[in-house]
Amino acid sequence: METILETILAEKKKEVEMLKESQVRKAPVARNRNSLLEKLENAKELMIIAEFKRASPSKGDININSNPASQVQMYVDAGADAVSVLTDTTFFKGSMDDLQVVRQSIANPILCKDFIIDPIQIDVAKNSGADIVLLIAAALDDRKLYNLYQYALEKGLDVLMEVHNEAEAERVLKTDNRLIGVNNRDLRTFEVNLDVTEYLAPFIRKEERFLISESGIGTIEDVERVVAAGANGILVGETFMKHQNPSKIIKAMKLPLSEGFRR
Ligand SMILES: O=P(O)(O)OC[C@@H](O)[C@@H](O)c1c[nH]c2ccccc12
Repeated sequence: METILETILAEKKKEVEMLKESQVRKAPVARNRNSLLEKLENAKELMIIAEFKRASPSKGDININSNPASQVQMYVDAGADAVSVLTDTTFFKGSMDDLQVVRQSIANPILCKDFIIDPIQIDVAKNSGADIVLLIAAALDDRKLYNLYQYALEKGLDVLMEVHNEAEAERVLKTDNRLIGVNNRDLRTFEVNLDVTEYLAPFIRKEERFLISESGIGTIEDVERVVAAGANGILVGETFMKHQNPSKIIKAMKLPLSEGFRR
């Protein structure tokens, strides 16, 4: 049976063909750097990347009519360091329009959260205001991962490389990219388990990369757990989209990092 990741990637191929026909303008090279990496280098506290996520294939509608401008303004006012915007439409009900609205609302680094398989999507992300793009190891072979990584760097973007298991971690650690996301959710089965961060953190931290623990983080206890494992940052969507008063919980999640885990 086809996994959800395979279904999504088949759809992305069609989208990319359409994008190529629509002649997207090439993204201009390097404008203002708005780098999460620079922030991470000096961070004494956990980095919080707060996600704008209307819906997902695993959870259905999460907060379908949320206003992107006010939602992300609230994230930033509460102390979020960066914002992630789910731009996939078919499965997550987001859009590049959402990303553009978010860009107009805040100055913080913005991650374009999508399933990137072709450079043209990086052009679109950059033109829409992204500072960081996601590259998912499970969706790309080594050559594609490397080529897309180089392309994003040439465009002046940071890259978050996402892994879910040891084999994927080994693959991304062969590149010199410093920003590694550990997805606690298996994109093939939707199973979420914070053990994944605990298991993969030593490999990533040993190589002196920054670790962002992604998905399934709901409580302060969860945050304490991934911080103890060695996370430099967290990426949280559903919890912040659903919460009555996300400001309070965002503030509470901004834990100090112990000396040994900073870099
Ligand atoms: O809503 P959550 O469980 O806090 O998860 C956020 C984020 O990690 C998740 O949206 C995500 C992580 N990697 C992805 C790749 C594609 C789509 C979505 C994702």
